[in-house]
Amino acid sequence: MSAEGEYDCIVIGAGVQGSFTAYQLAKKNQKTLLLEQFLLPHSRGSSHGQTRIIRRAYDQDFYTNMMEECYELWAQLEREEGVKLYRRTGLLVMGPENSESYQQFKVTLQRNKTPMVVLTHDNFSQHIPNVNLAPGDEAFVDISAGVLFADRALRTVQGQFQKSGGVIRDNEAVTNIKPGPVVIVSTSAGVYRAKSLVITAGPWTNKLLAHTGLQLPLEVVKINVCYWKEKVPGSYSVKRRFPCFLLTEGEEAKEHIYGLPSNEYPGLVKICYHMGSETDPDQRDKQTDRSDIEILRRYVTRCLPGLVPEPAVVESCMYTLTPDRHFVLDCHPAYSNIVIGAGFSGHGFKFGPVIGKLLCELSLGEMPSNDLSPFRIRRFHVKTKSAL
Ligand SMILES: Cc1cc2nc3c(=O)[nH]c(=O)nc-3n(C[C@H](O)[C@H](O)[C@H](O)COP(=O)(O)OP(=O)(O)OC[C@H]3O[C@@H](n4cnc5c(N)ncnc54)[C@H](O)[C@@H]3O)c2cc1C
Ligand SMILES: O=C(O)[C@@H]1CCCC=N1
Repeated sequence: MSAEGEYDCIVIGAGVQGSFTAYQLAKKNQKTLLLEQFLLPHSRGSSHGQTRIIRRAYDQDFYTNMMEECYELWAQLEREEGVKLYRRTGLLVMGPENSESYQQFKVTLQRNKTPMVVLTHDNFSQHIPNVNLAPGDEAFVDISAGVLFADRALRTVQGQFQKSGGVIRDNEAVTNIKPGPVVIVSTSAGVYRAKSLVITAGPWTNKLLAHTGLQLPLEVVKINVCYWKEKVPGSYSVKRRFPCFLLTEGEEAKEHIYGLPSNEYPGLVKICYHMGSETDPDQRDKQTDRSDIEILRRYVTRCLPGLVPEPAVVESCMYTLTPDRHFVLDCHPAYSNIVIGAGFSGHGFKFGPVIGKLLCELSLGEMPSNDLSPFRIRRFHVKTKSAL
């Protein structure tokens, strides 16, 4: 017998953004269904893995400002569940002193009076051993930054959603969406109806939006998630207070290089390049480009002399990029009861609690409690065609 049901809201995609949105909706007593194509937990989207960076250091005020509430909401979730989701490590930000991008990070933090310590070439190695600061580079530390325990966070928020009365149906792919005052969602197992729909499908967003006559300018890229072995075990570890780090750009790299202290895999430091090669999310294992690993190998050799310059473990993940790297948080241009959260461009995890709150507000037709102008669809000038 096929599954059927009527809901106030259906959320498609149980990654970090869909899970937080569903949780917020259920807390507001909305009868909510969260649909996920894979059996949970899974590692085929963008939200898996043990760790993510949380930071206030950004080159735009609106992200730094949003982080105030994010830190509070992460702490609230920790208290509600009695679980540890965040560990403070600080974030070391490095970049050429004459680079606009690096200076933007620094002045944004200064302007927002965010706790930070500026390091000089003279005191750098005393504070940060085992890292070579390139000649001409500057550095500062965003003190409140740290590591989020990503898989644990996802489990926690999905559990809270269920405790609040929400329903998760995993291993159930959405196959069709029929827009209207009551949205009809068909899946591999049944048909559901709801007053509103939230699409948080990560790299699959455009595949789902095709059913609604809309395509967004999203590019999906595969990221090689590399772990590098410490020559002396523990020398870059969270226990020795080694920080997360971000190089805005460098000799080898046009995009950021970022890393997290060794923690989840003892003796291994996670370091990634903030760009990858285009992929179809259903074919990501066929994308075998390793040019990002080459860039990282050269960087590790030059700047992290305590690591073996060959990745010991390579996992994979995907980014869904917008042209300006800002998120999409908006209602569908043709159907106001379809809400879209997409294009998190490789930096959305830390914002999960606030994004969930904002997408919930949009789906209830409430005034969003943050300024959404940087995240609106109209900035792309997309065309829609009727899906009816
Ligand atoms: C290597 C890497 C490192 C990162 N580091 C950081 C970091 O340090 N800090 C940070 O803040 N962010 C970071 N990010 C970014 C962050 O992880 C993502 O922005 C975030 O996970 C995106 O979540 P999402 O819910 O939009 O997408 P996803 O996690 O991909 O969730 C979408 C879900 O929708 C489901 N779905 C899709 N289609 C269907 C369908 N038809 N039917 C049912 N379900 C469907 C998918 O299976 C998936 O589970 C990183 C990302 C990567 C890849
Ligand atoms: O969002 C983050 O903090 C990480 C590190 C910088 C680049 C993207 N993701």
